[in-house]
Amino acid sequence: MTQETVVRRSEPAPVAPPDPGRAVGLRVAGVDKVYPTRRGEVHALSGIDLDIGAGEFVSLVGRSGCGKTTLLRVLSGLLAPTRGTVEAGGRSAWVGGRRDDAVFAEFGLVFQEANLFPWFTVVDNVALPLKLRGVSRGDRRARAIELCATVGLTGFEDSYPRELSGGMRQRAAIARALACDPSVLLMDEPFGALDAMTRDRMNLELQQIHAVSGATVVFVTHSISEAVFLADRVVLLTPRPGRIRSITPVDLPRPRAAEVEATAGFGELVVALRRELDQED
Ligand SMILES: Nc1ncnc2c1ncn2[C@@H]1O[C@H](COP(=O)(O)OP(=O)(O)OP(=O)(O)O)[C@@H](O)[C@H]1O
Repeated sequence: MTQETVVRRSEPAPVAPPDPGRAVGLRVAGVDKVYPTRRGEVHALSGIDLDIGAGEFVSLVGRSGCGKTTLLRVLSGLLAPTRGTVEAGGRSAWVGGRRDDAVFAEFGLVFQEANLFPWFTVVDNVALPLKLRGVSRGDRRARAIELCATVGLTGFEDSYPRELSGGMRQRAAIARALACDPSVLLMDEPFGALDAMTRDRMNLELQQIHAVSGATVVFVTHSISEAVFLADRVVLLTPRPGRIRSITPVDLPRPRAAEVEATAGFGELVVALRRELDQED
């Protein structure tokens, strides 16, 4: 059995001011993605235009198959758009299907599966991106230990992934994504496989990590309430082809405690977004 390490709390602790110099904004213009398949073309994204501010937290929601993962993969440099451009901090990231690797090297990625190396300890997993960049052993261990503390894994630095719970493994994956001080953090359903209580706790912690790191975050989720809780804006995609249906600002004050979900303002946003989704039926 493993145990969660982070103290339960309903009030987020105060956070250090973010480093505004590091984050960059993203500009997506006219992005289409067409997958050629044996049964014809699948228009996964069509005419996506989206500006995301430096340090902003944007949630992507929508029905299964509406193109959330496709858009995130385009933003992370893993998938070339069929048409359109992506800029990060004013630099071209994707133009005409060509990518600038240097731009994407500054991004951190977190997926639904933690994808840790089972034969490495937590600290070695977290430090791996630093090792790949040639950071000295001592420096990368010190930084990885610091990041373990940021994500609530102090005391588990020398554990192996199999000795951690699902939530702890995701924390390690987030710490690894933060290792290179990313300007942009792209997260594809990072808490989708976790139980509801752990997920709530991870949402509180992610809010704090976002505030401390100052990174721009794009977060894919199936959960409307998770999207609203975390985001500055919620982008709702609609399928066949994947288009932006609406962009909803979330003006709830930060830091947000778990209790915000019981407020009228939160409830109204969730209901309005659910209604929009239902209209697609
Ligand atoms: N590699 C691929 N080849 C062909 N079609 C694909 C491929 N990947 C995704 N698609 C199609 O593109 C569309 C968008 O898929 P995508 O995975 O981006 O949606 P999603 O909103 O992330 O879905 P989910 O919420 O179920 O994860 C779907 O119709 C899907 O079938």
